[in-house]
Amino acid sequence: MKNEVLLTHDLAIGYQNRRLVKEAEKHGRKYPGKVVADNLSLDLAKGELVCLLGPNGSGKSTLMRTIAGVQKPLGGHVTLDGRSLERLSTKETARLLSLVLTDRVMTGNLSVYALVALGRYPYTGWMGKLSKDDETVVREAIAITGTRRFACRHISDLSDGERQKVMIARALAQDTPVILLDEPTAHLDLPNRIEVVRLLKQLARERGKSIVMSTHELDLALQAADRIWLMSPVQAEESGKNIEMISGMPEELILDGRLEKAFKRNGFEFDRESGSFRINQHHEGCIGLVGEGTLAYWTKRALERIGYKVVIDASLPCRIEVSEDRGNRWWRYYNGKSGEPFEIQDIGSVISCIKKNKTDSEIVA
Ligand SMILES: Nc1ncnc2c1ncn2[C@@H]1O[C@H](COP(=O)(O)OP(=O)(O)OP(=O)(O)O)[C@@H](O)[C@H]1O
Repeated sequence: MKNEVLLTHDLAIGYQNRRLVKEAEKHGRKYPGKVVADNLSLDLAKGELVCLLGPNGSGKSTLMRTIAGVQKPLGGHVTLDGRSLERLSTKETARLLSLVLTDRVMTGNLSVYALVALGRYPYTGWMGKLSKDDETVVREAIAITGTRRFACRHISDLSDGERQKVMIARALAQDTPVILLDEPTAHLDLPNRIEVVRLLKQLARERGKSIVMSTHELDLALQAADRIWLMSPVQAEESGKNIEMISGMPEELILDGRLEKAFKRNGFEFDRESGSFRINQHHEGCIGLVGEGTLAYWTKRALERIGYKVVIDASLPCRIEVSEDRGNRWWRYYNGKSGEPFEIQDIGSVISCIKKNKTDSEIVA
């Protein structure tokens, strides 16, 4: 039995339209309006970091808002710490769950400190006066998120990355067991994306926070998440619904092909070895590769980039053998015509040689 802090029971999410009640009844539909996803039975354990993935428009934000109670579910319900969300007051919900949105925050002229301090609102009186303990929590949230050096500045004077960390600090000041973040890495450069994800992982591990973050950063999600919630489009004729929710460990979803299926499109393919999508442009034919390690990996990447399908096969007449010894690198290129290989010592020349061989063959033909 896991220590679940959040559960959804047969949750249906979407956008109700009262004017469509009659039409829904006529067509035997359960809900009037747009159903984004239904039958969602999800769980989130204490100290777990879940990444919510799915293509554009699959319903990630709708799910986040519904779980946070900002948007009403079409059906089913959410329980937080064993209590039904619909029975909780706004203040009670705010003590259990915080929501971090990516949208630019309308903070007027607030300083970073004042904004983070707003996170304490579920605990303060109607005047919003902070106690000594509240101030300690605010300072701690600022320290953990590395935002102390700009704590006195105004929010409007911060970069997107800095502002994002301040919003996480505010959620920490709110001191809730569950934190939901809708695309917290959007607009950030790679070091900041990594820093935010590392911080979230640390909060889950060291402070037992249960975190759900939606993201389009497949690579980061696969590295960081304990579990993935995947909103995967399905053919309507398969089941009559558009989105299927799949939950599993990142490696499970890669190995059984479900991650690949969720994002499947013509023109690119999923590489299960690296866990990333590749542009599919195998218009130059097939080439063999023999060798291992980093050199073989980046040789493969270079060959794919110029349009070859690369197969690990030493018997192909057209192939490349790579080897590396104490910093010296060699490529042996067999062009499939002359038996003798070309000995090459840098990857740029390998690519030029392959392209020249291709052009020469076309001229002869
Ligand atoms: N107010 C609304 N009324 C009706 N439909 C809406 C409304 N807002 C969003 N939708 C629709 O709900 C579906 C899910 O949208 P949502 O924004 O939750 O997707 P998402 O996965 O977060 O997308 P993205 O990755 O692009 O941010 C989409 O088809 C969208 O067009």
